[in-house]
Amino acid sequence: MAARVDLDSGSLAERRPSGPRRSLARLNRFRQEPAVVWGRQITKSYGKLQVLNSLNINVPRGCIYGLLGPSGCGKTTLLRSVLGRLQVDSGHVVVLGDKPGAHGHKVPGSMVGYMPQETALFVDLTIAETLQYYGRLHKMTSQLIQTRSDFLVEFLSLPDKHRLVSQLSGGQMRRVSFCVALLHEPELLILDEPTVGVDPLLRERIWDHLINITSHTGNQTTIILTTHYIEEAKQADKVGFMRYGRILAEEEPLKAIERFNMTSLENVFLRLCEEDCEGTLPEPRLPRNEYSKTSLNTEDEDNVKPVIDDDDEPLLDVTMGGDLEPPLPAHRFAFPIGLPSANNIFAQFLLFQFMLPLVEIVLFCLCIGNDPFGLHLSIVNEDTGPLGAAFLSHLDNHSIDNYTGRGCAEAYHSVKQGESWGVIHISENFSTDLQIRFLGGMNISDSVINGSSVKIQMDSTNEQIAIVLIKKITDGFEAFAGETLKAFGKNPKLASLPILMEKSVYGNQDATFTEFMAPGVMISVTFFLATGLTTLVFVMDKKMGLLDRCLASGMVSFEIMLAHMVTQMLIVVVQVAVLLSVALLIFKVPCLGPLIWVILLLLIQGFLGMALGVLYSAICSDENSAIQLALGSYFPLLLISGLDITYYMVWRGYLVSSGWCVFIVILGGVILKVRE
Ligand SMILES: Nc1ncnc2c1ncn2[C@@H]1O[C@H](COP(=O)(O)OP(=O)(O)OP(=O)(O)O)[C@@H](O)[C@H]1O
Repeated sequence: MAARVDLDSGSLAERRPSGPRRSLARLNRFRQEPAVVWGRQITKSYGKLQVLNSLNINVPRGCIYGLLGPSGCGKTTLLRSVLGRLQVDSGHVVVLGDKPGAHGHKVPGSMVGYMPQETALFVDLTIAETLQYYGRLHKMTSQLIQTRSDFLVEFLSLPDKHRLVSQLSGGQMRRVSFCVALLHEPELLILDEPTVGVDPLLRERIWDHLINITSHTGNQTTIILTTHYIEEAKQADKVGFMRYGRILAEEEPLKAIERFNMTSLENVFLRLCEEDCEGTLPEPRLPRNEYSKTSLNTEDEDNVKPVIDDDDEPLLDVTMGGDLEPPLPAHRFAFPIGLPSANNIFAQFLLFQFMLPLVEIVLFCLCIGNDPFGLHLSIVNEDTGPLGAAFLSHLDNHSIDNYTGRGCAEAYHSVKQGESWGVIHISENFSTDLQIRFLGGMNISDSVINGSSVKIQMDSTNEQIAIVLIKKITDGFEAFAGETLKAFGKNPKLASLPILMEKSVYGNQDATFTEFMAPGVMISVTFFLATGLTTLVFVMDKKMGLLDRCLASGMVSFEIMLAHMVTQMLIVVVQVAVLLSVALLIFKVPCLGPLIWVILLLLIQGFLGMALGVLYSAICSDENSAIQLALGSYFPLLLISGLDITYYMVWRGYLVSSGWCVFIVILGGVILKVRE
């Protein structure tokens, strides 16, 4: 009994005599227990890098299994294979009597609790919301979630559960992550470095708790954990020493220390590594209750059965495809945004998602959408008569600042210097020559034509501004010429060009720049915001381990994708409502046709952007590549958008957009599934 005490006297064991410490009976018990995790000849490579190399593992029920090994030896890869999150290249993995990740599987699902190495938390949720979200995912009742949350928050010395995760320290976040894994009291707990960043006292309590939950005889928990604090693994029931993708030895820690006559597990590990290098390390002993060796070589994994040793009791209750209970339904649906607190609604939703399109449309209408005004023109009026000044008084004061009296060379220089957009030169005989031009007979000389012409030299580097200015000047001249002709007793309409612009079939000849640009801007804002936000949300989920955790909880990638899409669709609907309200009601952008088509078009474009975001995030593993992809595809998309090679009727645009939307979502889903 109490084998630990003599090992590290004065250590944890002595200080907790009544605690659930190891006893010989407990240690022996594991030899009788069926395997919860059983793996044989597991190999796994990433490209040319072989990470798991004919690895064998055996984790009995109710055991705490410490997986020890240097960084990069493949511990996380092994845990992810056990979870069914990675497909092994060869070998067999059986978890809770089932092949992980197989159709109708138990694992991943609610029978496992997974704490990944990354924090893997939604930082904009509070601790309580986080636990509620995962509790709902595991179909726990609100009451149970509440009770378990209260216990775990107190037990792990977490701060007020209404604190945002983003406001927690790194160690506190890891403890919340630990809470999430423990919350639903799973049969199998897989903890990737649960005690990192935890102070020694709390670490001790965590170990006590782990030992406690593995000691219950009823719903007994089995735990696999990795730790960098190698000595704390003495408290495990069994440790697996891992190196270069292989388990060198699996043994009870105290026995290992005894066998090698060492003082610490670290020294045992060093000795094992030396023996491994020298090639003197015997193959790890496999338990007698081994799976059929012949079936290990078979391709048909469903035929793998435990072999029961002669007169022994059957030790493994693992039978694949046989008399297992039907697996728990893997389908559950929860929104990644959980139940946001008031803080979050303001921070994330209102401010970012909804305010952004609002700010963009307002800025566009105020700054870009208006006709340009306050543009400088250098005016050189040398006219000795009154008509030059009369013409200048007809120029739009909002658009043109007079820049008079400096001579043509200086005016030209001012345009060169970028101080004004052009020169208007009126020569000294302008009034006389214009009078002759308007009132004279048939023979008007070239010098009169020249003298009565206003000369303009523009800076045409900005075509849009040049067009606006020329239009203002010609409009001004027509108005001035009409009045002058009238004063001379002529028909003022003679001032107009002999071209009559009838009412436009579509659109409005006098449309402002805002009216022209607003539809395109609204579509772009809806489309690209949806693309950007969906891409980032999804990629960050992946990067932060949230996707992994949700998948380990039994959600399938399609459900996660659907949850994100539903959330994003709601956001798109609100964004469209905000955009249209601002543009139509505040800035009076006209909507000449039925409003429903405008709404529909914007919604489809938003959904299409969202679908593209799903596709990008399925392809990319980190936010940098996602942003590069989104930016890189901006212009190609802009150029091919609306391209319909068969027929160009407008309604087809709706169908083409909807078709793309469905296609891209399916493609994104398939890629996500393949890359899982
Ligand atoms: N997705 C991946 N693609 C390519 N290589 C990978 C991938 N994931 C892990 N690796 C590599 O596989 C090896 C084992 O990684 P793994 O994360 O399993 O190690 P580990 O033992 O858990 O390390 P640590 O203790 O530092 O967490 C490492 O060399 C790592 O670079």
